Amino acid sequence: MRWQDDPVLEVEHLKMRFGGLVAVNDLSFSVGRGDITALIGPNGAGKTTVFNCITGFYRPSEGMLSLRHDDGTTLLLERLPGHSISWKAKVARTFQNIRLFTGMTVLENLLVARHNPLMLASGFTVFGLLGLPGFRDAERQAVEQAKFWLEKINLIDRADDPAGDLPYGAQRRLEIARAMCTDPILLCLDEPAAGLNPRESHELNELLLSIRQDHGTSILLIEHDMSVVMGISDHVVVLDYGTKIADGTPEEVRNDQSVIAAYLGVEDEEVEHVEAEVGL
Ligand SMILES: Nc1ncnc2c1ncn2[C@@H]1O[C@H](COP(=O)(O)OP(=O)(O)OP(=O)(O)O)[C@@H](O)[C@H]1O
Repeated sequence: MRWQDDPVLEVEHLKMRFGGLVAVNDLSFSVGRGDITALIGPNGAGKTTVFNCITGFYRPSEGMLSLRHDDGTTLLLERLPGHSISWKAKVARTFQNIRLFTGMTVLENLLVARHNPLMLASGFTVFGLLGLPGFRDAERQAVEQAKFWLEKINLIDRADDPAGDLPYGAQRRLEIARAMCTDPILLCLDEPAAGLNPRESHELNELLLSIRQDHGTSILLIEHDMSVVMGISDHVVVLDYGTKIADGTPEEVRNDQSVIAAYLGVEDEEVEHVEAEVGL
């Protein structure tokens, strides 16, 4: 199990309080390097709160979030300022609701992701922006990388169109491509399949599998679509009321009675339907 032998992220005793509400309580789990890990659970279980802690939007009330780079460097995410999480720790994310720059072109949306390396190459001066060869190289690389991702998500023909004109499923893919343009070691996706039709959902699975296989990027995703979760995950972590109720392979989790009862959280008469949905 890679999540035990070679974790890229270890979440230890994470707690997040909002006033009197404990949204996440003493949560520990690991994300294996190169794995696709799904974080699932009923509405309000605390999944997005966990993401917000990992990606620096919230500072946890308690707990440790250790990110291990390939070279052995370990960064404690809970101690990093939010803006360093993408740039220094190399953790990228997408959101439940699409957050593209809809008035900018599809290509520009990807170039924005290279803002930090471009500014570094400019030496943070206007003269750098205008003339430094290092900046021109960085700019060329940014465009090449953007084109690579546009080919990969089948949007190269729409490169100059406003991102807001794309169909919904294409916008979702563009968001993932934008996150990949930051060269993350950990990609966090908050409900990437939400609102997708079955064909788009299948395309998403293919894209995520190829990101893992071709780029070795570790993926942590929150997802309600069980065809995505069970179809592509190596590891599934289940939350209920802010605590972990199951953690294992998709097969282990889908046969876990506490998951069926608590996660699915359905009336008895609905169990059969939901079991069919998760392939039981
Ligand atoms: N900023 C906040 N302030 C107060 N309470 C919050 C805040 N963020 C989340 N919560 C509460 O924390 C609990 C967990 O919410 P969270 O959004 O993490 O759940 P979730 O599992 O992602 O749910 P969903 O599947 O519906 O997106 C909920 O009770 C929610 O109302």
